[in-house]
Order: sequence, then structure tokens, then C-alpha cells
Amino acid sequence: AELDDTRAGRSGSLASPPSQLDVTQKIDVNPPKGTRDFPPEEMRLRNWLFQNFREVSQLYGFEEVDFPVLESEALFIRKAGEEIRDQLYCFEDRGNRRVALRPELTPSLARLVIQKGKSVALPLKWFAIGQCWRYERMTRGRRREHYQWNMDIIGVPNVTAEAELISSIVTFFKRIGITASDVGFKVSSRKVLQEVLRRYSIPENLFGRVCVIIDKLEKIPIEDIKKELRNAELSEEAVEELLQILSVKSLTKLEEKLGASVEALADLKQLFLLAEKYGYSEWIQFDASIVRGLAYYTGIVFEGFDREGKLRAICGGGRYDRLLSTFGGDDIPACGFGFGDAVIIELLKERGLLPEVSPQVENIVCSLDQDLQGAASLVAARLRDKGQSVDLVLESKPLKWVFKRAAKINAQRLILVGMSEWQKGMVGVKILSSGEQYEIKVDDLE
Ligand SMILES: CC(=O)Nc1cnc2ccccc2c1
Repeated sequence: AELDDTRAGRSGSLASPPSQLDVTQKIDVNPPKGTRDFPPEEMRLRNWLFQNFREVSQLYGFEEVDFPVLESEALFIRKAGEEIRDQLYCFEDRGNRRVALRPELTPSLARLVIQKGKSVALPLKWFAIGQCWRYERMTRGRRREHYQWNMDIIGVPNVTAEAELISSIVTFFKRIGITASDVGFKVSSRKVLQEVLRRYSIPENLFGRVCVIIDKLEKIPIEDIKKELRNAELSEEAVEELLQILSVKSLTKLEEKLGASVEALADLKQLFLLAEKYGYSEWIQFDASIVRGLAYYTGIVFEGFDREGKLRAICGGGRYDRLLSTFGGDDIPACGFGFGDAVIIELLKERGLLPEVSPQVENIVCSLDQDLQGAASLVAARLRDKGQSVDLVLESKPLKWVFKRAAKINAQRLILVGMSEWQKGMVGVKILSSGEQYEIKVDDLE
């Protein structure tokens, strides 16, 4: 039978039958839409960022936890009209289970706390760094994944917990060179909103939904906000009063409006007092319009913003005292924040604060002679046994090539295995920064 001419053509003869690895069509080498690869340079920057996340978390005595990126869809099904719900990356798996790629980490953390139940002593201070997903119509060309750093305090009802969390983020900013003139935190409490809704006898179950609508202030026209609030059964008067209260920018004004008894005021006053003690008062400001877009927040909410107003929120968080009970757990108070890996890098770029993260290797080892490749492996092994990093040249290459590679990988030392030295049990060493050159016994290498 006439063989497939491309095969005959390619191999030039009637070669053995094509293996399954034959390239039938060129694959797309780019990652899926909205996702990123992390080649070495990008990966070094990401590792630098995550290292700072980890070191701050440990500085605050938090323990690292992790969860599957795939969760039951039910964990994220909330009926408050959140954007995160519209963009859920969900599907039915081969076992006909409804599952989703997590859009955030907090529900998984709540699930694990309930699973652990009485076996863990409260308070818990846990942190996680995990990839989160959303499925957006690519029309908006936005990313479909990002990494989030989360820190959560479970089991502490008072605002000392929120004060501690904000302190940890301030510490993180300072470590990477961001100051209070670059960014700030807008702080409010959803208890303000709760109080207004109570005064207009708006049913409790609408609370999350109203918050999600309010979070769209400055993102959609005010008329649309009012329309959505009316749809949520708020009276004209309630809508006006609500928007009035949300424009308040000082605690004293808020007190005038709401009266001193309101619990929200006590929380906020205490938070600002604690901020004074921590020494981060200049980083925070009260802003009643801050509600955050997640339905489960119940108390203090905060978000990190860039003072130039060019970027989206850098991070955000707050208290979510009801989440665990909505999952069937006990009524355990909780608060936490999420910090994405995208906006902060944009901010660092803007401020010229991106770190120099070049590759580092202590040694590059090469044999100068065909027969000394084994000797080079032995030298590499000796160095590695002593904890020295080695890039071993694996094929015989001209010295020019070796010098070029040494510069590219930022090697500190070049170790040359040459016949005459080797016969004396020696190798040549060249310190690449100074050019200093000497011979040394292999055993004396360290
Ligand atoms: C600025 C950015 O990349 N935001 C982003 C990117 N991907 C996400 C994925 C899930 C949830 C939130 C996300 C947010």
C-alpha cells in the first residue's frame, strides 16, 4: 500500500512504523489563556516575593498551611451576587461531582478549621500562599489565575486580631521598601452598614448582598448602585441615608451621625488606638465607603491602596465571624486578609523597587581534557559534599564558551581540571570577580 509520503519523505526511506510520539500537529507552546509560565527570571522574582510573605508570617508566629486548588463547588456557592461567584472556574468531574478551582483561600481555611474541630487549640494563626482561579470571558483580557498570600487569626473576637494583621502587612511593605507615602490602608467596619440597615429594618439576610452592591461604589455609576439597592428592597430614604453615611471620612463625624453607642465605633476607635501603639498610625485612615466585595465579612474591613490612585487594591481583608457557622461549624470568630501577587509587582515596578534577583552559583567546574570528564565529576561531587553549589560542564567545550557561561550564571569561581595539575592531585581555581588565579589540592577545596 502506498505509504504516507511525509513519513517516507521525512525518514528518507520506508523506516519503521511511526512511533506514537510522531508530531502530527504543532502544539501551542503558550500557556492557557489568562495564565502565566514562570521561566527562571520570573520565578526568581516570585520566590523573592513569596520568601518575604513567609518571613513576615513567621515573624508574627503564624504557621503555614495549604489546601487543594480543587474544591467542592459548594464551598463557594454564596447567594450575595459576588463577582467571584459569576467567575467561578467550576466543572463536573469524571465522577459527576461539581468541583471548582478555588477563587480564594478563606473558605478552604474555614473548612480545614472545622475538620480539625476540637483537636486544635484556639487561637489559630495560619498563613498560606496559593494559586487562585477565576473564569473570565477573555474579552476583558484579565488574568485567570494569581497567587494569594493569606494570613488568618481564628478564635479571637476582638480587634486586637485585625490590628495584628494590619501590622504584619505594614511590616511586609517596609521590608520590600514601600513606605506610608506610597500606600495606605482604608479601614471601616461593616457594623456601620449593619446599624443603618437595622434602623431601616432591612432584613439581616440582605446584609451580604447590600455589601456587595456598595463595594461597587466608584466602579459603576452611582445611579446603578441606587437601582441595585432599590432592587434589594431598600426604601428611597434608606438608600439616601446609606450613601450619606458611606461618604463619611472621619470617626468623629460618624459618631455625630450614628451616636456614640454603636459597636462599630468602639471597634474602630480601639483599632486606631492599637495602631498608635504598633506605630503604624500614618498608614491607616478611616473611610466609611470601604466594604470589600466578599459577602462573608461582618466587622472591620480594610484594604491596602496606592496613594497615587493608579492601581487596583493591593490587598484586603477583614473579620468574618459567621463563615464557619455557615459551613456547619461552631460560631468561631475569625479574621484574615488576602494579598495578590500581581498588583504589588506593578507597584514595585512603578516605584523602581524591583529587586535585582540574578542567578547565583558558587562554582563552575570543567575539564580541559577529553579524558578528565570523570575527574571533573569527582571534583564537583567533593564540592557539593561540602555544600558548595556547582554547575558542572557536561560536554567538552572551548574555554571561551565556559567563561561565557560562567558570566551568564554569575559563577563566583571557575575550577579547571587539567591533565598536568590533575597528575599532581591539583586543580586550577580562578576567582571570576578579581581574576585571581591559583592551584590547589582537590582535598583542600572548600
Ligand atoms: C490583578 C490580578 O491579576 N487579579 C486577579 C487575577 N486572577 C484572579 C483569579 C482568581 C481570583 C482573583 C483574581 C484576581
